[in-house]
Amino acid sequence: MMEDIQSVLLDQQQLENIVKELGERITRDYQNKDLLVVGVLKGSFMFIADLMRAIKAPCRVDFMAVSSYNNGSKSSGVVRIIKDLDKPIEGLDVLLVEDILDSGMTLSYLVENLKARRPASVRICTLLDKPERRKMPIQPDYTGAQVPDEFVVGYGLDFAEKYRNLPYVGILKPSVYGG
Ligand SMILES: O=P(O)(O)OC[C@H]1O[C@H](OP(=O)(O)OP(=O)(O)O)[C@H](O)[C@@H]1O
Ligand code: HPA
Ligand SMILES: [Mg+2]
Repeated sequence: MMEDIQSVLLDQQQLENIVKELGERITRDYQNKDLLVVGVLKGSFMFIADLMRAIKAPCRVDFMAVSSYNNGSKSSGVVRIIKDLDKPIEGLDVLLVEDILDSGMTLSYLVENLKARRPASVRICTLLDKPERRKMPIQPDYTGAQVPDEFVVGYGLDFAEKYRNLPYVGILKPSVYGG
């Protein structure tokens, strides 16, 4: 697997530091709130597992799974909910947790969808932000790191469902995805 990685962007120690710092900020900001951490599957699974342990405020967790329609071409902006939240979120302080904010299609849809359910607040925490590729006007409230316009994998992020188990974030060699 290592031979498909061009370079390591964030190693295990850097990821640990990022998660710790985000956890501290979230802990401070959500004192006396009713925090519901919502993970967007599948990419966020490893990040959210570590982030939850770094949040020292009372909180709950739930998950959503979504899929963008890809008719051969790129994401059309139409997002389908594959797995919805288990419970209503009215009055809760929702923190959406993503592995990466890229075009912004997925998160703009999710934020609008969740806001319609009347939560007390909705914020975004993303491990990675790739601002160069943004198509929708959306900004994360908490960002682990900004990444260049390259395809990144590992620590939950996949290419064709592979590489999610890498313990670091790396840039995938363009030859692997035919770039
Ligand atoms: O900002 P965007 O351009 O919408 O891209 C970001 C989204 O795309 C990826 O999910 P993907 O659809 O690959 O599903 P996965 O999490 O199961 O890998 C990633 O995990 C984000 O959810
Ligand atoms: O760079 C990326 N890597 C993996 N999944 C993604 N989804 C959007 N951008 C990316
Ligand atoms: Mg993916």
